[in-house]
Amino acid sequence: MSPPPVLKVAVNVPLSRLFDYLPPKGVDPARLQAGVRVTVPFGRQQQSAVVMEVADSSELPHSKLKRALALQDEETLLGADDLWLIRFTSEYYHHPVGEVVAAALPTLLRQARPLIPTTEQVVLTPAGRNASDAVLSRRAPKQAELLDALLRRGKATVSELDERLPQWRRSRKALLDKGWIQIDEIADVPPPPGREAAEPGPELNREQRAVLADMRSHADFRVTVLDGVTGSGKTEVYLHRMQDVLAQDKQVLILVPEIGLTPQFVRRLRRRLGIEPLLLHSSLTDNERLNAWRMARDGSAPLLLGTRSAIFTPLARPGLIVVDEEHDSSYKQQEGLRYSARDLAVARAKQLNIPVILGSATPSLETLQRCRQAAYRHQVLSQRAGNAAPPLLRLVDLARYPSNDGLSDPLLRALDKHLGENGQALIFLNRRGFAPTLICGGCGKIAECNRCDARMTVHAARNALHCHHCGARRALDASCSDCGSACRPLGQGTERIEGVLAARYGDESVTRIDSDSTRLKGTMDKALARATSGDARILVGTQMLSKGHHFPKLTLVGVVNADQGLFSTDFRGGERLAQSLTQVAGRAGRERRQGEVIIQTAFASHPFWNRLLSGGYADVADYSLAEREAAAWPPYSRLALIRASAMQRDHTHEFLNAARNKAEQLGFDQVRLLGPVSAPMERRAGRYRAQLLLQSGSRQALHGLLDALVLALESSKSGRRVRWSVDVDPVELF
Ligand SMILES: Nc1ncnc2c1ncn2[C@@H]1O[C@H](COP(=O)(O)OP(=O)(O)OP(=O)(O)O)[C@@H](O)[C@H]1O
Ligand SMILES: [Zn+2]
Repeated sequence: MSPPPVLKVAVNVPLSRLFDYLPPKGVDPARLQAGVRVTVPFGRQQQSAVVMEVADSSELPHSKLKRALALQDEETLLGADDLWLIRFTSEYYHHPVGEVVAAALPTLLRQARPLIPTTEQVVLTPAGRNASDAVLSRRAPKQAELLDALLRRGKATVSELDERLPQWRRSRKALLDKGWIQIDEIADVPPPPGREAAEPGPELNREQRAVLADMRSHADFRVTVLDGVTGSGKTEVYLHRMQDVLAQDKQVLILVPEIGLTPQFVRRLRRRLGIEPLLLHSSLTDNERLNAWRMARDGSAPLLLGTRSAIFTPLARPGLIVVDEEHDSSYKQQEGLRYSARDLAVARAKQLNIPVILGSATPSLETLQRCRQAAYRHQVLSQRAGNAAPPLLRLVDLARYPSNDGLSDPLLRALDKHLGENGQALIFLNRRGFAPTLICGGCGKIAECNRCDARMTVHAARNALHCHHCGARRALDASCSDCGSACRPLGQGTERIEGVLAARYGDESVTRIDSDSTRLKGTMDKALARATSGDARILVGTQMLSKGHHFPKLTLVGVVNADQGLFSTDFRGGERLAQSLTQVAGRAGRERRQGEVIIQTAFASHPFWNRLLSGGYADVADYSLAEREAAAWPPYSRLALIRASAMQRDHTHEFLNAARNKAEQLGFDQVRLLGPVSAPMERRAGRYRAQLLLQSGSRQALHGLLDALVLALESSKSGRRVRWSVDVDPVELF
C-alpha cells in the first residue's frame, strides 16, 4: 500500500513555513486537494488551516506527523490562481503564508464557518401563536412585546429583532422554555445582483476613442496606464471597457482607494452598466463580506468594487481589473501584511492573463517609470472632456499678504467674488482639528503627547487635546502646568478655518468634510450630497475632499497651506505634494465655468512652484524622476525596511544591529544596508521605534537577502523582545 499523502497547510501564525499533516481519518484521499480547509491540532489548540499542497512525502518521518482532525470543505475553497496569489504575496512581501491566507479570507471562513453564511431565525410555534398574551402583557410585558412582533409575520431574524426590539434577547429564554418560540439556523444569502437597462453616456471624444480602441485591440494581459488630466473622462473610458468585458460574461474588479468617498461612483456604475456593483470593503458585516466573497467566487456577481483587500477576492471568470487613482498611498497596507494592492493587481492580472488598467491624473513615479521602460502602455488624455477648461492656478505669497487666521486677503477676495457670482468654493487643508499646537503664552511650552514624540492637536468642539498618532485624548489645558500662564492654540486646522468662514459668511454656508465631521454613519453621504447640489456654498476639508469628486458648481479651490510638503524629509515629499495639489485643483471648474485655484505659501520662490504652475504634474514628475535617478532612490532602486519597536530603546537597536550583522554575513554585495537608526518620531504609543533600510539596484539580490534574513530573524533570540516587520517597497520611510 502506498503511504498516505501529506497535507502541507498554512496555519495563521507568524512563521514563514508550511506545516505537514497526515489526512484526517476516514476521508477519501480524492477529496484532499489544495485549497480546502482542514482543522488541525496545533500546539495545545485546534486551528483552522488551508491546504496549500498535497505532497507524496514529508521531510519528517511519517511517525512524527500528526493527523489533521477534520476536512471542512466539500470542494476547494480557493482555486489554483487564488493559491498562486497567496504564495506570491507571501514570497514577495516576505510575510508568513498563513497570515496572507488569513488576510485573503473573510473572517467567517477563517473561523471554520461554512461558505454559506447562516443566521438565527426566531419562529413562533403553534403553541406560541395560541398563547394568550393578555395575561402576559400584564406580568411580562417584554415577552408580550416579542410575541406581538412575531405574530404579524410568524418569524424574524435575530438582526431584524435586534433592530426593532433591542431588548428582545432578555425574553428569549423564557419563551423558549415555554415552547412558544423556536430558533432555526437559516441561510443568510441575498439574491445576486440583477441587471437593468444601462443608460448611454456622452459620446466619447477623439482622444477617448483612440485610447479605447487601443485597449480593445488587446484582450490578453497588458498594463494600460490611463494618464488623464482631472476631468478628462478617464472613467468614461473605463466604463466602455467594462461594458465589453461584461458583455463577454466575464467579471470586472475595480479597486478604489476608499469606498465611503465614492457614492457618486457607485451610482454611476449602476446607471451606466445596468448592474449593481457588489461592494467589498472593511465596514461590511461578517455575513455581508462572506456573501460578497462567495458571489465573486461563484461568478454570480459580475461587477465588484472594492478597496485594497478586494484584490484577494476569488473570481470565477476574471476579465478585467481597474485600479482607479493608482497613485493613492492607501493601496499600500501600512501594518501587518504590507502589500500594495496596485502592484498585486498587476501581478494577478499577469497570472490570469487579463488586462489591467491603472488610472490617474497624477500617476506615481513608479508607474511612469514602467511606462518609460515600455513595460506598461502609457495612454494620455490631455484635455478635459466636454467643454470644461483646465483650472487657473495662482500662488499667494504669504510673505507679502499675511494671513489672518489662516486666510489671506487675496483668498478672501476671491471667495467673495466666486460666492457673489453664485459659485462654490472648496478650502483645502490637510490638517483636521482646530489647531495643530497648543502653546503657553508665558514660557512657550507646547502640549505634547505622553506616549508619543508628538504634539497634541487642539479639538475645540470637544474642548480636548488629541494625539493623531496614538489616539490619546485629554482635556484642554487652560493654563500651563509649568508656569500657570494662559495657553493658546497655534496654527490652523479645518475646524478653525470652518469657524472663521462661518463668522464671515454665515454658519449655513459652510460644510466641513474630514474624518472628524463624518464619523457618524450617513453623515458623509449627506455632506457629499450637499456639496454636489451646491447647497454647501463653502466646503472645508482634508484630502478626503480632494479625490475623485465631481461637484458641478465648484469654481474656486483655496489651499490654505501647502508648505508642509515642500521641505519633507521623505524623498516622496515632492511627488505627494504635486499629486495632492493637482487632485484638489482638479475639483474646480469641471463644468461650464472655468475654475480658479489659489495656493497660499510662505515660500513662493521655491522652484517647486514654478515647475508645478508652468509645467503641471508632468513636469514635476520628470524633474523628480531625474532627481531619484541621481540619488538612486526608487524607482531606480528597490527598498525594504525592517522595522522594530519595543518598550525599551536598546532592544530595538540590539535587534536591528543583529539583523545588520546577519545580513553582512550573508554576503549580498549588491545590497546596501542603511542604519539602524531611530525612527524620526521615535516614540509612538509608548513604544520606541527604529529601522534598518535595505537598498539595492537588483530586485533579485534584495529578495535573495531577505529570504535568508527573515528566516534567521524568525528564530533569533533578540527578535523575541521586539515587534518587528519587513516592509517591501515601503511608501512611508518613517
Ligand atoms: N466625451 C465626453 N463628452 C462630454 N462629457 C464627458 C465626456 N467624457 C466625460 N465627460 C464628462 O466629464 C466629466 C468628467 O469625466 P470623468 O469623471 O469620466 O473624468 P475623470 O478623468 O475620471 O475625472 P477625475 O480623474 O478628475 O475624477 C463627467 O461629468 C463626465 O460625464
Ligand atoms: Zn500619542
